[in-house]
Amino acid sequence: MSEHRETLRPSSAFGGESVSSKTDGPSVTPDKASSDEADATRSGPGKVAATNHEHIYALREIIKPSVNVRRGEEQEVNECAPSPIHHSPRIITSRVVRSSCGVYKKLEENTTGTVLCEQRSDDETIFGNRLDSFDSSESRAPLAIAAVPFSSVRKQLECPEVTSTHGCDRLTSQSPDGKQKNKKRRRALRLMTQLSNLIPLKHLENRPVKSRFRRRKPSAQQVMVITDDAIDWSRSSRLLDGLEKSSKPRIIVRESRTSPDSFDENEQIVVQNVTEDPSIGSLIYSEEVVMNNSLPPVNEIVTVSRSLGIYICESGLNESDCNKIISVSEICADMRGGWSSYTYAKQTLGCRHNGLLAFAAARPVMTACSTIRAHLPEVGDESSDDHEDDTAKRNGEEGGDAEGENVNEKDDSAKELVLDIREPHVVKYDLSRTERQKLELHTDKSTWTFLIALSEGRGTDYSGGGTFFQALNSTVHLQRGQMLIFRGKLRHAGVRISWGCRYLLVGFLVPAKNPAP
Ligand SMILES: O=C(O)CCC(=O)C(=O)O
Ligand SMILES: [Fe+2]
Repeated sequence: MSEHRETLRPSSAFGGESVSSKTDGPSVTPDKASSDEADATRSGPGKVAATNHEHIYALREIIKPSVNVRRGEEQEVNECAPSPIHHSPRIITSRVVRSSCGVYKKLEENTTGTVLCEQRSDDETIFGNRLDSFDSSESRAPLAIAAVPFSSVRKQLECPEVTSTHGCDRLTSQSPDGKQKNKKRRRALRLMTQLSNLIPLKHLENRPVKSRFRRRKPSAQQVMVITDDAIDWSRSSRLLDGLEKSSKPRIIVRESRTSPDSFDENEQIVVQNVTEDPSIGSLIYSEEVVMNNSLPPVNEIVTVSRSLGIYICESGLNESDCNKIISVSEICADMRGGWSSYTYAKQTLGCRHNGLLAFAAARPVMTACSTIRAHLPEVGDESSDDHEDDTAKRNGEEGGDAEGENVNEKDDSAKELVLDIREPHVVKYDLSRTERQKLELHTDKSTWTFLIALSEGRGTDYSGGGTFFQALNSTVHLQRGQMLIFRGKLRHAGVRISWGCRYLLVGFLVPAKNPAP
């Protein structure tokens, strides 16, 4: 992930850590406000004064505040019903933020969806009992590489003629020219035939796992194409071109004892002989696929700060999904001989260079892209109204930082936002080295950044952590599966973890280089 250094570079003020020699597009600000707010007893110029520092916890379940609850507001908190993600992927809110001084304040009234914000100054003191019971080996589900519904493949196979059936008409609808349509159709059918030679049709049928494996020749390698509904393959002619031109179909081959389309978390999966087409990740996350992405956006978005452009929503991932992505990341890291690091040791794994991870992360990433493309330009346009929260106002006036100004400016190309060519990637914080426990204050070279929490935090799988925003003077803590979306210009940091491992799925959205006509 060396390319990421251009996007995320430390400043020389980040004492002791080496700095990338690249000069284009420095995106990390020089004034270091500490990302160590967990151990922030210090204060002074450029540093975070712990006492003024707020924590915003986006919690799905209501945790009854234990101290300093004002009358009336306690009522409001307790009235909210818990809603674990497994049942209903909603964020619950009392629309109350408790600052570190124990003072509650209302979130913006215009919030859509719900979020409960609570301050916890020391995670372990509240959730410490969970620390003992945590076992990282248990928490990690065995590998399941994405869902393999084969739906788009199946649609094509079942629909040899171009009809209005979903999935078939789309293939050709983009081309006004009849010949072109036929050419594309033939190409698609050839591709599908090619694929069907590789994917025994029995995989497409809904048969119990056992009978399927009984049919398998002993020691025969199971060949499968791992795909996901997140990608509307049929709408991307470039994808089909790429597939057809390839001397071998772009497939991921793996040996597995599991069903391709159902995942039993208790089943141990041996991953061997994984061969990847290195360009698969780039195809999956190409501009074209992102722009034609058919996955619906998330419509309930919680506003943390309208003025700055900080939002939280669900990504649609549940605990098991998150664990799968973590597992795939670790497997990819093992295969590559470790996590790649930024110069300053941010541990990352690029989805584009790891085909398995590319597939595993496709759905949440495409959801994030749809959500940002569908909603945030609009939300951003509204943000010049007077709904600014006090903290934002205060910081905007005092700081005058580049990211504080112009954060609301209208971005005409917003509808054409796509993933940066190096994106998405997974970030891992662990305790192995001091510099791997945090990410210094920086800006991202993106219009919008999304971070999807793959870990739970609050002492469950890690303690500390969170995303600190300088202009908000707050650290935002997500629960597993939640997504934080913010403007890349905002100066932010990954706060030091004090225990465990913290994983994030991250993507930078930038204006498309080849906007759709
Ligand atoms: O750890 C975090 O919350 C921030 C991560 C981040 O800023 C990044 O990966 O660019
Ligand atoms: Fe960042």
